[in-house]
Amino acid sequence: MPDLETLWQYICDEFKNKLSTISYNTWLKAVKPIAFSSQTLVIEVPTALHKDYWKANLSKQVVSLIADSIGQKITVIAKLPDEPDPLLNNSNSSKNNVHPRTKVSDSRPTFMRETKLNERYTFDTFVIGKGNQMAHAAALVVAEEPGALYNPLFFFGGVGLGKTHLMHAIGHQMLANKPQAKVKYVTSEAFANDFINSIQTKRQEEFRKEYRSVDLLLVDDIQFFADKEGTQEEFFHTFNALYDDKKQIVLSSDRLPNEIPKLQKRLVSRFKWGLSVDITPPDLETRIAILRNKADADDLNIPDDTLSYIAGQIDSNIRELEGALVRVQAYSSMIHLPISTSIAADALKNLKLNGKSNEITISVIQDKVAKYYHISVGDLKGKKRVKNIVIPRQVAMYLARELTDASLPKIGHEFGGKDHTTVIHAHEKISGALNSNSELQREINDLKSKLKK
Ligand SMILES: Nc1ncnc2c1ncn2[C@@H]1O[C@H](COP(=O)(O)OP(=O)(O)OP(=O)(O)O)[C@@H](O)[C@H]1O
Repeated sequence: MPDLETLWQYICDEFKNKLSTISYNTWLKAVKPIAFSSQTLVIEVPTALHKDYWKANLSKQVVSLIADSIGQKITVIAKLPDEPDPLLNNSNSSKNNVHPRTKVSDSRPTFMRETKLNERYTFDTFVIGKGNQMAHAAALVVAEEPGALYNPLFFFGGVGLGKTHLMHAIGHQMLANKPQAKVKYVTSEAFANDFINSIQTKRQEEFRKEYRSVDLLLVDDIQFFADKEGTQEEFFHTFNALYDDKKQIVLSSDRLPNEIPKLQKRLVSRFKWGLSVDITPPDLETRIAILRNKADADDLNIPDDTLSYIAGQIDSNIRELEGALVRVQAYSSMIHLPISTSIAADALKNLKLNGKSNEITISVIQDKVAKYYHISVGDLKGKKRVKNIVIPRQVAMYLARELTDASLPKIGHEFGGKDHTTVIHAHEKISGALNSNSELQREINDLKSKLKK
């Protein structure tokens, strides 16, 4: 009887030959083998969609693989991370985490047809994190098996979180698998314009032929169908024709179909036939990974702590996150200094000040920080080098840089005439420590919220 590790390695080796790299990375690498007893293999999968996919497809294949090789019929159970291990009380089970989750990294974008797919938006450049893992897996399923499992696939979620990127990635992947496939990507507005033009130019037949002969139709931002009665009517027929033909349809919106105002009920119900999957904002780790990828792609040399700093500033929109990196890069080349946390802080200062209270001044910060750490403002401005004063002083300088638009010399001046390099040092010290020191994170957050009240 093989042990868990040997068994899993064997399964992985077999699937490596059977699946494309990207599918292998998504369905096998993202899985942790948990336990193996005489009859049961338990694996942990990251999302409900992985669980479904294993149940519907991969479990059977593993069962027959094992039956062929060791002549034993086993059951495969896929569980989610928060579900209990069904074999937990079974003393025969062996536990091991063989494969850590890794991101998909090896799909090849294909050449561009007249489909207007953005070359940069591939599975290869898409960073997988908690908020988009299920959407990514669903995207891969429809790219590999269009029209079969999730039709339509409906992505919803906030602005700039990767819906368009995933739609293009599906198109690229489908063309990589099947270069003759007809892939069409449009925004809902482009669909509406094409439709209206076709009426004006009396070329409706052509319009219908164009839209109803595709293998994959990707329609972005369908919330803009609201209010467009005629377009909705036409789209309804396009949808039906493609669906009946088992062609894949992928839609995106900033909200669920039933929350889109003035969307016809029959469209809402059709959009719910397949799978709706949301994308939520990325956590800090994912944001750092996205920035790291982008910096590497652009050949930028940026220290890790600077990337974490930038990722810490923008937490809900990846387009803005990328914009922040561009801004930092532009600023550093403008002043001819290499990118550092301090340069990033300067470059992003105005950005961060947007929407923040103007009443936060250096003296208000000093007052709050002194009270918070039970020391005097005089100590903050003074020269004492004891730890219980040095750290609050650095925290206060850090907050002064973060929350006010005062220049470095001005901050130095307000802290008892210190040099601007002392302020830079304090800022770098605190932003570096914030990455690993959760106590300090809590204190800074507390202070920030007190200051913004
Ligand atoms: N997981 C990710 N990995 C790498 N880049 C990402 C990821 N998610 C989003 N991006 C990038 O962020 C930018 C915005 O993404 P995208 O345009 O796909 O967002 P969206 O959800 O379609 O937004 P909107 O609602 O405004 O249409 C793009 O440049 C995209 O490449």
